[in-house]
Amino acid sequence: MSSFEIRGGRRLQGEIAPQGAKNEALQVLCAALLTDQPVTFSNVPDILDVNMLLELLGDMGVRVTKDAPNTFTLQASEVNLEYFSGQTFQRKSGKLRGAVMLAGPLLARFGKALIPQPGGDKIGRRRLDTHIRGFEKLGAAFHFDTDKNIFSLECDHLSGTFLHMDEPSVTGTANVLMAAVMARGTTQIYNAACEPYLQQLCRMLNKMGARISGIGSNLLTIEGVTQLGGCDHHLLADMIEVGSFIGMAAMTQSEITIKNADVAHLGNIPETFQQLGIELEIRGNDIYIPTQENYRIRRFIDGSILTVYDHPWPGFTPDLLSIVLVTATQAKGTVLVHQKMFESRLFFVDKLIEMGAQIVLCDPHRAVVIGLNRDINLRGITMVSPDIRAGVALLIAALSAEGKSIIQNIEQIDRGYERIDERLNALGADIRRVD
Ligand SMILES: CC(=O)N[C@H]1[C@@H](OP(=O)(O)OP(=O)(O)OC[C@H]2O[C@@H](n3ccc(=O)[nH]c3=O)[C@H](O)[C@@H]2O)O[C@H](CO)[C@@H](O)[C@@H]1O
Ligand SMILES: C=C(OP(=O)(O)O)C(=O)O
Repeated sequence: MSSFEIRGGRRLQGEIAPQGAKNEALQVLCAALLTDQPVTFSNVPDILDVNMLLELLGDMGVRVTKDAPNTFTLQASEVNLEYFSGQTFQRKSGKLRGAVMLAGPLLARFGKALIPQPGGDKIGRRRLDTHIRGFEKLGAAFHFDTDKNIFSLECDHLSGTFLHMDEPSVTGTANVLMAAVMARGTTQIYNAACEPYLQQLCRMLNKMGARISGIGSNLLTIEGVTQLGGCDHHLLADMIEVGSFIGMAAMTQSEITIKNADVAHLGNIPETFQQLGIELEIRGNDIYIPTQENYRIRRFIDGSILTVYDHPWPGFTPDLLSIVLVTATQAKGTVLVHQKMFESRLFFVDKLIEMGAQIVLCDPHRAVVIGLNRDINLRGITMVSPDIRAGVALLIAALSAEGKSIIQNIEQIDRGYERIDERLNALGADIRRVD
């Protein structure tokens, strides 16, 4: 288990470019299974989750070629279906959430798929009903092996249908969509998730020959086609990294320019950080954050305490609430952070409290942060990273804190952030990776 050793209290300065989007990468790489033609991806983040997915695809017979840094060509002309019943597949796919999205394309192209218990962040219950019920409605039969915790799916062919998803699950929508693109007839997915990750997947599938309309809305209409071909696909900037850098700049009183942030696809992320009082300027496709001695949390129009909560897109993404929370610890004012989707994502606040932050954890979903307004600095401590985003929130806290902090289990951070230590050290941070 590796750790970061951080000496805090330094102001950072300079330019940083976000990596390609992790959650988009996990979807679009799986979509390469839908064709026997080559698909080339650029701006692929070099992170543990994506590398593990590439390894899995390679293991199952997909030809994976690294053309340049962050650029890969995948060709699934031969896929070894035997591989899925082996232990290796179960072990490796259990390490990341994204592997669940291998099922949709496999079902569409080969008529069978297995879904072992997926990995990913342990942030609460993460059921797969939306995926399985969607496949079922398209005509697949499923069996759940309760001992092994594996779903097996099979179909002769898939048929278009009207599908009202029980919730707008991000990976669930991607999975069912990828199954539906080659189904017979027309499928409609209502209550579909519409994150930029999904919009990108739809655009890519259309480039491959799919016929999807309603992109960006919660009603997708998919006219089934008999086959798909190759294409080139460029991934968007990782909006969660962009938000993380905004919070980090404010917490560390740094002047930072986030280059090529794909600002047209950030939804309400910039506005949400502005509600915490953070100044930022959109300059073309970049975001400039000036040094700010202090920032004041806004109130609602009626004077009541600001609440920041998660909501399916175009609402505020749950993946940035931990960053909002840590950023608020040094603001002036009070904010209620309400994590509606996941029930175990706020427990890391114990560590922030130990560092000196003023936070009341009301229940597993809600925390009130009373900003210190820099009257008191956070102090460095030793802590363990529980999940990707809490890990980065703790890293931001450590960068702003007085003294030395140690963050253990940084594999959690490496799952989603590319060489974060090197990139932040280039801005003046002092982060050492220790094994
Ligand atoms: C690999 C990947 O892409 N992971 C993302 C994906 O995970 P993932 O696709 O697994 O998450 P889902 O969208 O399925 O839902 C996440 C959780 O939120 C709950 N839920 C969802 C929708 C809703 O309207 N109400 C509700 O309560 C679900 O019951 C579930 O417990 O989407 C999550 C929600 O944006 C993000 O945190 C993850 O980073
Ligand atoms: C929860 C996340 O990831 P995953 O779904 O891959 O666990 C995340 O990216 O914040």
